[in-house]
Amino acid sequence: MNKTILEVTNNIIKRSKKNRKVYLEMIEKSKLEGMSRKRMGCSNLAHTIAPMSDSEKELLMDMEIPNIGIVTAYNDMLSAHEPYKNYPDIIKEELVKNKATGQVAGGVPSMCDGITQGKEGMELSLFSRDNIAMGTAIGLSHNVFDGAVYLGVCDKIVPGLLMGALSFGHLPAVFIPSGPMPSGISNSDKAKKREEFALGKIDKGELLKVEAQSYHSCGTCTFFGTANSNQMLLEMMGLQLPNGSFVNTNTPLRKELTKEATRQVLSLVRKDGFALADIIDERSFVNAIVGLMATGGSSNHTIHLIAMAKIAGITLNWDDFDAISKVTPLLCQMYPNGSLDVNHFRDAGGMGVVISQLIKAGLVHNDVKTIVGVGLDDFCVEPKLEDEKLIFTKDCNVSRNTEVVSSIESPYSVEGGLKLLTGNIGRSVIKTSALKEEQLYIKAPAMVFDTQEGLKESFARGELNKDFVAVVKCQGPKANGMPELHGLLPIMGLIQNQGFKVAIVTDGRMSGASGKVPSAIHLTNEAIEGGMINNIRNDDIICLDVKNGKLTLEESSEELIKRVNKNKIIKNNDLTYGRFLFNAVRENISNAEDGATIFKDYEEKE
Ligand SMILES: O=C(O)C(=O)C[C@H](O)[C@H](O)COP(=O)(O)O
Repeated sequence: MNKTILEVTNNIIKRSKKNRKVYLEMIEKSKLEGMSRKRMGCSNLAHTIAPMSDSEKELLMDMEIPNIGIVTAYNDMLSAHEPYKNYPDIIKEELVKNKATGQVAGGVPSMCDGITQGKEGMELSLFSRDNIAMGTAIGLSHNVFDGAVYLGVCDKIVPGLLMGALSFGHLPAVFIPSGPMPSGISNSDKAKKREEFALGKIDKGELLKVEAQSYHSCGTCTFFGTANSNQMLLEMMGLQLPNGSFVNTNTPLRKELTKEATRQVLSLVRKDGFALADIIDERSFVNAIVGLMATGGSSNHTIHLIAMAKIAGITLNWDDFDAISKVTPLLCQMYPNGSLDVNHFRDAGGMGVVISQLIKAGLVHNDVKTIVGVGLDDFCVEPKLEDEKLIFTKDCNVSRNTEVVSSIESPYSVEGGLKLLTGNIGRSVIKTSALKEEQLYIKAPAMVFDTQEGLKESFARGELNKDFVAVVKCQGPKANGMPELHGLLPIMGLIQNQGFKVAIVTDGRMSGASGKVPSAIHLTNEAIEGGMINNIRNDDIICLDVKNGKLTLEESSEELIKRVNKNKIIKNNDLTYGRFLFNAVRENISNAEDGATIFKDYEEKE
């Protein structure tokens, strides 16, 4: 086992001791109380079964029959979630076939960041994660379930579902994906057309046609953004069926996997198998971070993993991510890190190859519990249909296409996909997996903007044809919910392609689809908390030195002290489109390195 990985794991265990104890005691208490249905009054039980068919009623009146809760993030405006429409029926039918029952415990909201990108709605996006966690707990709080399945794919949804599920960690839990859409126009061609649009070379009608060839049907978007990074993480944590995440939506294999996932949760319930809290521990989070680094996954997970771990009483920080990244080679090249997508990744062997390579290098804990047993070896397989029967073929260890997934011996980079930056502006994170060597160092004057629109307007005025560092401030969780600033990428990409050296520094986020322009993101403290980013002025020199993990404002300390609290703090006072309802969230949310969450630690940190 790699020494650094062990050391990071031990640090996390030590740091989390007090919180972890409180969490595990809470779970143990629920476990000891046993099946909640048995403790219910007749009226409570009658309410539970009232909407069921007669045959289901008969089954559920038998207290030994498991009842599985389904928490669904279905809606039909997210391409990744539309396929969930029929899942509850498929799951319930499979349960009844196996002498058990199922009920939709609750629906949770699911936002599409592709729809809200650059718009007001994006200011609710990050907040929706904690809301989903609470919604999940509310659904499960009816307390009539012996296990649960979770239906969600996209960015904030899986983290929120897992956070809610962890609060019911005494129950066995299985996550069920819906799978990606088939590949349409390539993601790189789409990016090129966007740049042509930004230059006025094509009109909106033409761009829309291209976009609609990229986002063309049901299923998860094909790039390796936050949604597909979620899928990867769930496999690394052993919560989803082995190597099944990227099987296309609405295919016979997908349907069989859904049925198998249903049988799996049932088997965990019946055999008194692992509950969620037995599976998830410090090692599973370390494995998840290793997976994130090895695949070059979404920067959003430097926030979400911290928030998810917090619910399990586990305290992570960006030093853990950075230390893991330094020893984890980059094994994947999916868009935005390469030109191919998750469909190509799956065809090359997908997660089976990644996990097997990581096991070989001693980079993951292989003694972890999962929904299918003990050890990640079980995940080095491939699901297939043979005579309409689901099988998992063994030995999915070597890539069938080294343009998209490689090996430990010849990685795309010796280090992982994300890095911590420190310096006199604060702590921030940068995604490095999509950057070229010459983009790893930039020293240039700052151009400061309080809004994304400010930068776009400056571009339209022709002011940005030069080397510069775009400082986009007042975009942190407390200011406006920390929107993804992905909409700046076509402009910044264009300037970069013209040969200028550019970078972004922000207290906001980027999308999982971002990465081609060096971006120091999640900067803490954020501007409205009085962070140093608020004191940067136009033409200050900023040095971004990725290799050495440094982000520095080249001004003397005396000058910086003089500036403290001199700049006015810009707060977004436009609270239309539902944003008013989230005032309390903005007031109580923690900083990015603490998970940007309203949930507090169980105990004070040691
Ligand atoms: O992965 C994330 O974090 C996302 O937010 C996904 C969004 O759908 C992208 O921002 C869309 O990006 P494009 O491919 O540029 O259209």
